[in-house]
Order: sequence, then structure tokens, then C-alpha cells
Amino acid sequence: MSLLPVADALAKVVANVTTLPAVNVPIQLARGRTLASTITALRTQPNFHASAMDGYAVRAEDASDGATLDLIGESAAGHGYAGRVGEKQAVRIFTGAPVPDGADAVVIQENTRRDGNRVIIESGVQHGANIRGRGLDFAEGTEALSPGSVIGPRDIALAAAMNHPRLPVRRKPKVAILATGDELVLPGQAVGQDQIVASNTFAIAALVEAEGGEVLDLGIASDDFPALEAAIKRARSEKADILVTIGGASVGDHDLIQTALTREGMTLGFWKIAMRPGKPLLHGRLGGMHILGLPGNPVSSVVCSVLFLVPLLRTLLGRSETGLARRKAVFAAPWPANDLREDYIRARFILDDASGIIKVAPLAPQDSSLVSVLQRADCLVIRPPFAPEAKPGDVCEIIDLRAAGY
Ligand SMILES: Nc1nc2c(c(=O)[nH]1)N[C@H]1C(S)=C(S)[C@@H](COP(=O)(O)OP(=O)(O)OC[C@H]3O[C@@H](n4cnc5c(N)ncnc54)[C@H](O)[C@@H]3O)O[C@H]1N2
Ligand code: MOO
Repeated sequence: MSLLPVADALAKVVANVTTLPAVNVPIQLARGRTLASTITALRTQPNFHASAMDGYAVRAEDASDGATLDLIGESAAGHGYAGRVGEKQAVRIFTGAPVPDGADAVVIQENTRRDGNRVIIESGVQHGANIRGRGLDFAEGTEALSPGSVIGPRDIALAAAMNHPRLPVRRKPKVAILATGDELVLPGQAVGQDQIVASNTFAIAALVEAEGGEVLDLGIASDDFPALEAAIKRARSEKADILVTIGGASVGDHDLIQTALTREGMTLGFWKIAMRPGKPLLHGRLGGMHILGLPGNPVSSVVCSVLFLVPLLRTLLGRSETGLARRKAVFAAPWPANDLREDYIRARFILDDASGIIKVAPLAPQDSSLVSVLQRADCLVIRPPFAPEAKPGDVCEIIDLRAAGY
């Protein structure tokens, strides 16, 4: 069977994906969610000319060095002065308070002396000094945040200042995760001689949550059809947007996933791709549910999730950027020529502080079962099919796992 190129596989995974509906959430719960529509300022900020300092509101023309002004009142934040500043007059003012009518500058208090109800200006000011003009920050109607962006703490600051108590975000994609295999036990359980801890579920659940999804953990199904079919039915009845299966994707006698999914009505998108690690990746649709059948090997399952599950989640969320950022780096060591499978090599950074260039040193060994090597890696070096042997200093493209927070 021929192997589907990675780019073609990715195009199929993100094709015909319907963006999830919008829901309104309190602004306190909006961090990390994907914005569903444009956020516009509901007010102007500041809505008045505001003092930037504690001092005296004056007419700049009266406030020359040594001038003495009559103090006629006070303007504090939240309690403005209603009157008007006339010739040779000043109003005591505090940071954030409205500048009274008539005044056009604020003298900071360190540059003044008080004498009862008079203030002596020790150092004069220019027109407009220490005043934040009305609308300096934003004006009502300004479009501020764009749909498809992920809401961060600074976005929340702006949206709150614009007077939004709630924000429209995409519903969280629900991802059912099913581990399969008679050899698997949960972390903390007694591990028999021929058993292995089901670590992949937890890695993939963490990725899903980091990408703004909600996890439905279907646990571990044994390698038999009744167990697999019951789990697939549960994913459907719980209305999962995506079912991720782990293991049983290859060609062995106990690799039953594809048959089980097909029996439940899956339309196969593809099976087997030209990628290392991750060759037996499976993709399909079962009703409205997207299916990703990940290979069981721990590195394969995580790399396939980074390459395919993350873009699928981001597409469901209507994110403006659906792929992981790629960047250039250079090889720190030679690396052999590649075969027909696009390779995602686990590598470490060697940062050259002087030049700012990122060098990458592939880790060894590259076996797809090695969780410890995956954990030590800073990045994945992308080796296109049939890439020639690389020499130290040759440029390559990487996915920065560290920067992505993975
Ligand atoms: N004759 C062939 N054999 C294999 C091929 C092939 O093309 N022809 N492909 C190999 C490749 S590449 C991969 S990748 C694996 C994937 O196999 P499966 O998806 O069927 O995975 P399993 O056999 O179920 O498991 C493989 C390995 O991973 C461990 N595993 C499974 N689930 C978990 C989990 N949740 N957490 C941690 N570890 C897990 C499992 O115990 C096995 O050790 O097939 C090759 N074979
Ligand atoms: O694709 Mo498998 O993931 O090479 O081990």
C-alpha cells in the first residue's frame, strides 16, 4: 500500500470541518478560549481629560516659574471638580482625576510650594503637560480583538476596560481518548512482567487541554471487539467532536481498531502515511465525529497529535493560525539522508548566544517507543522525504516544542 504524504494527510484532516458554535462566557473564564467575534470598545477611555500625576491643574500661561496661584478646589479620581479654572487659579488634582474646565496643564506637586490657599509654582509647565487627552487609550467603536485569536491576560485587560463583562468564545471541542491494548495498566497500578503503563492518554489529554479542548477519558479497552465497540458507542453517545484512539493501528493480529471503527460505521479517510514516527496513523469520520487513530508507540502518538490533532482542534475552534509555528535552525551534527517517510527528529537546542542562531543536535536513539528521549527534546527537526545527508551548519526547519509549551 502506498503511503500518503504528510501534507496531503493534514489537508484531509482539516477539510470539511465545521467551526464549533459560539458561547458567551464571563470574562474571568475567558483566558485560553478562542474568540468567536470581533470585540469593539463600548466606551471611550479615558472618557475625560485625565491627570497623569498628583499636583495642580492650571492654565499653562499662568504657571510660569515663581507664579502664585489661588487654590479654588480639588479634583480626585471619581470626584471631579465641577467649576472652572480661571486666570491665576489652580485646582488640587490627583492621578486619574478629571482635569477641570479651563485648565490645560498639571504641575506635579514636587515642583510647587503650598502657602495656605495659595500655591507657588517653582517650575512652570507647557500646555498639555501631564494630561492624558480624552480617548488617548481607545475610542468607543474601536475594533480591538479579532475572531480566531486566543484570549490572553492582556486581551482580558482590554476587553474589561472596554466594558465587556462576558466574551463570545468557541465551545470547547470535546475529545474522547481511548487507549487500547491488553498490556496496559494505569499509572500507580501494579505493573506485571509483560505489561506497560498507559502513558499516552495522559500526554494527549494534556495537549488537548493546552489547546483549549475538553477531555473525555474512555480509559483502556482490551484488544477485543466488544470492548472497542462499547467505547466507540460511548464516544458517540457523549457527543465527542473527536475520538482519538491509541494503539492497535498497525497490521498485527491484535490491531483491531480499524475494523472496530468500520463496523460502527466509520468512513475511512486514510490509513498509513509517509511519516516517521507515525506511519500507521488512521483518519476517518463517524457521523459528525472526527476520528484519529494514533499509533501506540508513545513518541508516534505524541508527534501525530502535534502534527494532526492540534490543527484539527484549532480548525474546530476557528483559530486564525491552525498549524504550529515552524522556524529555521542549523544542524549541529551530521545526519543521514532520508528515505520516503517525512521524519520528525527529536533534537535538543544548542544556543549560540553570540550569533543568536539556534543549532539543533539530534538525540539518540530515535526509536519511537522512547518517552525519555521525547521528554528531553526541545524540538522536532523536519526532514522531508529523500532529504540528502545533512552536514553541520546545514539549514533545517523545526517545530519548537518548548515555545509551544509542549
Ligand atoms: N509488520 C509491521 N509491524 C509494524 C508496522 C508495520 O508497518 N508493519 N508499523 C510499526 C509502527 S511504525 C508503529 S508506530 C507501530 C504502531 O502499532 P500500533 O498502533 O498497532 O500500536 P500497538 O501495537 O498497540 O502498540 C505499540 C507499542 O506502544 C505501546 N502502547 C500502546 N498504547 C500505549 C499507551 N496508551 N501508552 C503507552 N504505550 C502504549 C504498546 O505497548 C506497544 O509497545 O507498529 C509497528 N509495527
Ligand atoms: O511510525 Mo512508527 O511510529 O515508526 O514507530
